[in-house]
Amino acid sequence: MIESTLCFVLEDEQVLLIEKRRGLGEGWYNGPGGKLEDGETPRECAVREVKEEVGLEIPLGSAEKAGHLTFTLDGEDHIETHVFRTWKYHGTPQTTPEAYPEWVAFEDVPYDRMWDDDQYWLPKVLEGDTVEATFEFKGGEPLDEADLVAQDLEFGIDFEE
Ligand SMILES: COc1nc(N)nc2c1ncn2[C@H]1C[C@H](O)[C@@H](COP(=O)(O)OP(=O)(O)OP(=O)(O)O)O1
Repeated sequence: MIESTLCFVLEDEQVLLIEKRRGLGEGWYNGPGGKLEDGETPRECAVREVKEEVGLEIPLGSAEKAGHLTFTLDGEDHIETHVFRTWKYHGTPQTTPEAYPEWVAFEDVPYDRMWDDDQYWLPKVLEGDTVEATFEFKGGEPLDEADLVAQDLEFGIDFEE
């Protein structure tokens, strides 16, 4: 299964989203994130991806685990995503070849321009909750053209780290 991360940078009831410029989910809004590289921990990956995609430095210890999502495609495990959030960063968000960054008020998050699963868990993660969830997609690759057909979510998870 592919292992990946998302990292949501928060400030004053706003979240830093990206409009993805290439790859999986191109054209949609998401948090910065991507696939783990060899030898990397999920937290290290989250911090690296924020730097690569929007140019912000995140102190490693400040990235708090907020979720673990498993996505299945046509009945097979496909991708798992470790979700982090942080209130600490250095720098100013930059446009990069991968992403257009944008600060968005929590109440204005554009769920109609995001992955279908996000509406079920991201509002709670922005509020400070934690989540473990599985989302079932059907329709073959690529995943961003498949349909979300079922979900199973549990909130208030204690991620021991
Ligand atoms: C299926 O539902 C998903 N929902 C959300 N919110 N995010 C998802 C979903 N499926 C995948 N993702 C995220 C998880 C990762 O952050 C990215 C994967 O993006 P990509 O394949 O572009 O990963 P990179 O490592 O950045 O790509 P390169 O290897 O090309 O650099 O999508």
